[in-house]
Amino acid sequence: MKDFDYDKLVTATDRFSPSQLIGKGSHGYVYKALLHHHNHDDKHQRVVAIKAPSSLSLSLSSSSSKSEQTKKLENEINVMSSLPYHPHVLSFLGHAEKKLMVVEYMPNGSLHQLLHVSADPLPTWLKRIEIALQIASAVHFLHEQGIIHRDIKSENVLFDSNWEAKLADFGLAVDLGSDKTRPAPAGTIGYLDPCYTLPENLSVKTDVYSYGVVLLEIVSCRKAIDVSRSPSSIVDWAVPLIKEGRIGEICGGGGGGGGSAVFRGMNLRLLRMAARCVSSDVESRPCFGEITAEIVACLAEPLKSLPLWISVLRRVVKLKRRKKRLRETLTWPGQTCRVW
Ligand SMILES: Nc1ncnc2c1ncn2[C@@H]1O[C@H](COP(=O)(O)OP(=O)(O)OP(=O)(O)O)[C@@H](O)[C@H]1O
Repeated sequence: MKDFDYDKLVTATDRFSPSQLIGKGSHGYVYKALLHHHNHDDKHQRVVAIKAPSSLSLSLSSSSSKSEQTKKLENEINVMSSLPYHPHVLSFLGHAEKKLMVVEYMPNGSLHQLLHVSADPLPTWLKRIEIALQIASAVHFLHEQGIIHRDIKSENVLFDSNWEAKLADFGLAVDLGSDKTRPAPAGTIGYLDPCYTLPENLSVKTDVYSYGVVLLEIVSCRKAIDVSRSPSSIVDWAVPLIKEGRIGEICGGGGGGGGSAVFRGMNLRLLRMAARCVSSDVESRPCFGEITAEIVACLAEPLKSLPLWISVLRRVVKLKRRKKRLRETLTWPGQTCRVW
């Protein structure tokens, strides 16, 4: 981790120029910037993302009083700087005076954009399940470090240049080890665990609920809350369908091959697990160790039907050969014979 010079970062964002702005959240603005650094005789350049509290971006002063947004960013810096590297957690590069945060730049947008906004075709079904596994492994890692994210949602899953998913936005994260008092419940409507109504109710299972909503979103391509539909909540819509075994209605609409019979066994397992994640019985929700293991098992599920497909294919080839031989036996010069 690096301590950056405040003024250099402001200059790198072109003094928080709108032309450098790549995203606005509820508490921060994110800018794209090119950082130059010198290592002996070598000059390096790196494209990074710089997050600033929106109040700071507007005032351009490093000495403004601590707003709620600044506190949130400070919390994000404290949590991210304490984390070891993980391939599916956004990499923290440093900060300036705990008022500006430098992280790796993610050029391919968010999971929310990919599922609900982008005009590009959806990724294949298996790639979508791989994304679900990458997010689960990131949250599993956070929980092992004693961190609860509290804001898992598709907007907070970003893609790097290789389309690898990374979990971002640690503004609401709680470090169970160092934060002795539990903060007031917070999160995003649609993803927020309905059982998390009191500070002391916070647990790893709070993240499990939000993850369950993201999993349903990945599988169905439906938004967590969609007021144009009834029921508007993805949980209220999907859970009864899963209980009735009507999984084709959930997976079929999203494209990418999810409705295919080859994936039926896998989808059934995945959706049953998603239903457990969003269960109102907090104790029965799986933990992330179980979730990652189950997704790995689900990914192997289509291979189970491979021997069946191979034997069907062999039969078809045999039948075709037999038909050809029969045709040759029954055909003589100037005459054709139809076998079937
Ligand atoms: N490292 C990054 N690379 C590219 N874009 C990013 C990066 N970090 C954030 N963004 C973009 O900026 C937007 C706002 O970022 P972020 O979600 O971290 O802000 P926030 O204020 O914490 O949001 P929230 O309202 O969820 O609390 C994101 O939706 C994303 O599109």
